[in-house]
Amino acid sequence: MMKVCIASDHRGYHIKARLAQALAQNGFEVSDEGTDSDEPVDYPDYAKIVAGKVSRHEAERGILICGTGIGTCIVANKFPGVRAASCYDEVLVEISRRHNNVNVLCLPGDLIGDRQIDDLVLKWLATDFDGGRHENRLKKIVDIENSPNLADA
Ligand SMILES: O=C[C@H](O)[C@H](O)[C@H](O)COP(=O)(O)O
Repeated sequence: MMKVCIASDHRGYHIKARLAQALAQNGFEVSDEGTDSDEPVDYPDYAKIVAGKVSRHEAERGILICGTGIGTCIVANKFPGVRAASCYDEVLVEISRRHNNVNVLCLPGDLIGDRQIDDLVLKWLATDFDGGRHENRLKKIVDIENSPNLADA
């Protein structure tokens, strides 16, 4: 059973609550990391929980929902081993997995509807990394992460 952790800010709260249930019903082991209402919160507080779990291999995949998918993506990509992408259509979702082995999906709750979100998430969860020529590129990302001085990377 794939472990998926999910969180949102206030703009993604309703989508996140519904999506967490739908994923559990589809056989995923889901941990819902909040937020727990549509009261305004700060997206870094929730993005860091999900990105931390993926970075520590406590979850295989993370899903974050804010208004645009941008702020959560900025936060998540600061965590070692996290490859986060903000995606809003089926092509981006598919390529994010096949080429970039994206492990945290950041969705724009303000811009796409419930049904589209479900389709995008299920496609993203079901799509494998192609490997091959893309492996070496991901290794280079790890090298950059591990550079003591990024300016020299
Ligand atoms: O990238 C950031 C997200 O889209 C946030 O959901 C958004 O900035 C929150 O805005 P507001 O405080 O106006 O609800």
